[in-house]
Amino acid sequence: MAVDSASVATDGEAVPTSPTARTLAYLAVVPGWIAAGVLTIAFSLGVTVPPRYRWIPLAVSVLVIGFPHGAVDHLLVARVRTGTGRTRALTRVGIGYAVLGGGYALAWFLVPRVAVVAFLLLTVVHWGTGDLYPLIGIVGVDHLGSSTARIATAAVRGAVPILVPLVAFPDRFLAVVSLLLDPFLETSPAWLDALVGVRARAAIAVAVGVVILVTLACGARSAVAADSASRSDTVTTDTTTDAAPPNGTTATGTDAGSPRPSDAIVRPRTAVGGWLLDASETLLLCAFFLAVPPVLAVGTYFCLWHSLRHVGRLLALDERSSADLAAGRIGRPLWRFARDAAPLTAGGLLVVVGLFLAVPRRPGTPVESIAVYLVAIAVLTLPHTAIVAWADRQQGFGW
Ligand SMILES: CC1=C(/C=C/C(C)=C/C=C/C(C)=C/C=O)C(C)(C)CCC1
Ligand SMILES: [Fe+2]
Repeated sequence: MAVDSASVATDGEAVPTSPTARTLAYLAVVPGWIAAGVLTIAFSLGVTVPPRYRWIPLAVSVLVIGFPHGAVDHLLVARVRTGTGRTRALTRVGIGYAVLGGGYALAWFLVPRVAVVAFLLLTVVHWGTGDLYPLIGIVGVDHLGSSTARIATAAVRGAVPILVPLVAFPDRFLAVVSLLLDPFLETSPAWLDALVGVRARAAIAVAVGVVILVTLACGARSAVAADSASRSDTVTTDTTTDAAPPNGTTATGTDAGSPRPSDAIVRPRTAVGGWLLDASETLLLCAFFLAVPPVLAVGTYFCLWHSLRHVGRLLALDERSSADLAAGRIGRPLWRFARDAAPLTAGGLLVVVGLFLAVPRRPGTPVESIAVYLVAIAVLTLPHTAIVAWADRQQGFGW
């Protein structure tokens, strides 16, 4: 597989080798497909889950995969920039968390309405860009070479988990946003009702639909162009087509004229195959968030889609784990992750407890407590997003 220098971490490859990618796909990508697929089918067939049980995935995420996936940001930094020692990385990451997280925490107390909207936007950005690495690095798609394609795909992947629930389940969306504001405000703001009104929802539905269609159509065009360039066995220098990587920074790519081996479910043989995988995931996510009640859907997505994919990325960057993965072993890498994430997961829990004690209106029920936990996630997600964005740029998965 060709990986040019701009896409390679300081030491080692940004894109995992084929055997590693195959195990990574089973570990980090397939569970999300299964969870989303099974829940979509179950709820489409009329299965119901009592409202309070829908919070289970979010509650579980405190200790399993979800919350811990951000607790290893210092290792991400140290592994992406191999010259940086763990202690130095920890200090830098600690300062970033204190400044950005501290500032944003203050915003929740001072301007909670602004903070909650910022959280939704931040989630769109973070979850959206979070899907670029797995698509390019693990699945190995070829149609996301240009920054326009990456921005559009990130926008689609980020918008679906937040805006589809808003369109499909406005009352529940409203209830959760109010729950997030409850610890800080007496009454929820009136504009929230306007946001979930029929007109706003119709406009959002149309906008999301159009962006998805245009993004997928442009991706298809790039994929077809990449495949025909590959078939014609000539190196294309035509910068007017999206198939040509921008500034030579694509992190993936089928070398013109050298068809690469396919690896079962990953590294599709053709660019069109990669696009099909991307499009199928996008449609699966749309169906999932349309069919499954939002609290259950968002919690499941957070653990088994977003966070698991990020854990996979971290494992691929670790030499020992990557060797284990290449040999088809997943137990030891996962155990290493659990051990690495434990100390700062505990540290993050102190933030949750601190918020609990500091909010003006103390939560009284388990669900209200989970809402405070979500605010803590918001606070920690701002520095986490900044660090992951930095890693994306370093590794060549940025926009
Ligand atoms: C729970 C929930 C919502 C919001 C969840 C958010 C915004 C979660 C963000 C988590 C992050 C950013 C985790 C870190 O990666 C909605 C969509 C308002 C409505 C439905 C239920
Ligand atoms: Fe994340």
